[in-house]
Amino acid sequence: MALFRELGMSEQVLHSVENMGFEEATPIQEQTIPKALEGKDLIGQAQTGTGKTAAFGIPLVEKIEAGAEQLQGIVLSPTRELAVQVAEELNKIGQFKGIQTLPIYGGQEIDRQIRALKKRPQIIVATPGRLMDHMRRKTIRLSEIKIVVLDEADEMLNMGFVEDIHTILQEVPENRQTLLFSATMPRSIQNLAQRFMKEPELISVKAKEVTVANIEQHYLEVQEKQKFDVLCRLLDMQSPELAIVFGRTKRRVDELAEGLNKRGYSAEGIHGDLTQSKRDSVLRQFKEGTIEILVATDVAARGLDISGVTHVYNFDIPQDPESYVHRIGRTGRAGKTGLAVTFVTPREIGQLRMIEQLTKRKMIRKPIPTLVEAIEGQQRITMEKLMRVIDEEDLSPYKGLATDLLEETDSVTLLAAALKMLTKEPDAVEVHLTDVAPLRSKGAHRGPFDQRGYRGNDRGRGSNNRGSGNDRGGFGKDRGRRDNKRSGWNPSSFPKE
Ligand SMILES: Nc1ncnc2c1ncn2[C@@H]1O[C@H](COP(=O)(O)OP(=O)(O)OP(=O)(O)O)[C@@H](O)[C@H]1O
Ligand SMILES: [Mg+2]
Repeated sequence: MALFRELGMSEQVLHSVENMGFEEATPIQEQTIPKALEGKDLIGQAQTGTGKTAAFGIPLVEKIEAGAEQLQGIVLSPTRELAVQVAEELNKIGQFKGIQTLPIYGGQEIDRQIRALKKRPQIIVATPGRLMDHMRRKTIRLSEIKIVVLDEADEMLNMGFVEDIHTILQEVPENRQTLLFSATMPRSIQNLAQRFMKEPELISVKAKEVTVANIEQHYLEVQEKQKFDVLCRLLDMQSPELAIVFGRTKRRVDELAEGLNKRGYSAEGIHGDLTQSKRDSVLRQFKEGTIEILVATDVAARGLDISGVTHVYNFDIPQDPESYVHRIGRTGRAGKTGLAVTFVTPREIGQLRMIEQLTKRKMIRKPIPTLVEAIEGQQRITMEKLMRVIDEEDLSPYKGLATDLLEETDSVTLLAAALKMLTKEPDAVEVHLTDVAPLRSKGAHRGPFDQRGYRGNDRGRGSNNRGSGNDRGGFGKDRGRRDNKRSGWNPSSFPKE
């Protein structure tokens, strides 16, 4: 991998990158930064967790004129949490050049954002809905924008967002530079992108597979009714450090989180119906490790960079193959290893094979764990904890008590009782989950579905989508107040070059 110094960066940004602990550039950074610095439009594709944020963030910051008052760069992001995360990374990259980046997203009081905008950030990272709110209020003007980035670009250009992107880009000067990045970039999206880019160069980091090699990918064939008990046994056996469990709908997420807590796991759900403050606190608790399991809908699948996520469980198999790539990419980041386990009911095997076709990687079929294996898993955890206490803790206050007890009971019985007390035994507390609708067959065209048979992204329009609505956009996508006079719009009306 190349050193950042060889990529033509300024001393200030080199200083920032060094400060961030980055020694060498990742392949996507090495291949895109020099070209982006030359001003080229780029479509960058690289596996999850391989540094795409800095790949666009470094040239973006380099292009910004420090000290200039006007807004010069925008990054568009599909979810609120991703907007916040990317803004944090851009502020780190811009810190020694004095470039300020502000996240703009729904769910945060707009007056607070208007006040923050008065401090003249040079870059904003925005979810489209709230950005369009500001555009209507004239609290954000895009007339001086020099560079636009679409992060998770294939998501930003699919049915749910593409109109908004069109509306936003109409306000941005034609002579802008445009960069698109994602771990997945279907051909249809690349074609669509051509319409609003200037001879973009596609830079796809050559990898044997679309997914990250060091993420082990397992699947279990289970009946719907077995899923919850099997999940608990896996958690007991694999004892993840931090785990993300993906469910297909908001209601599923709520029920799973509740059921896991009933069984003694520390879990919280996150999806598009929660208030922003609830989402922030759940994510914070997960990052701090206060909760060990984050139960999420698909919208939390993309981009979130949380170190320490060792396991991803697809409790419900994702609707589309691209979503699978992004979900499991929440583990195995920045070169670490990870384990992804997908539950498949017999009727969903076809969907699994479609995913394997996209990822060019066979998932390994694993047997359903037995109760004994689950108990053994928990016993192993107890032993490890016990040995750690012996190595690390001061036991003197307990030695007298131990001696007294040993006069009454033999040591094996005593220790067995202690082990039983300490071991979380698989709890058979009854947990009932509402069935989710079976996967739609591919290409089902009913109403506002795109070619993948997928309902146009849910806007998180609150609880009317609680049950069946797939929640891809509610988590962060905020429509703001859409002017509903807009006629139906199709991507082909992007300005032709
Ligand atoms: N050159 C580098 N050296 C070391 N770590 C890096 C480097 N570049 C990025 N990272 C770290 O790697 C992790 C993943 O980076 P990032 O979130 O940008 O990945 P990504 O490609 O955008 O992933 P996704 O497709 O999931 O959005 C982050 O913690 C980031 O700080
Ligand atoms: Mg990313």
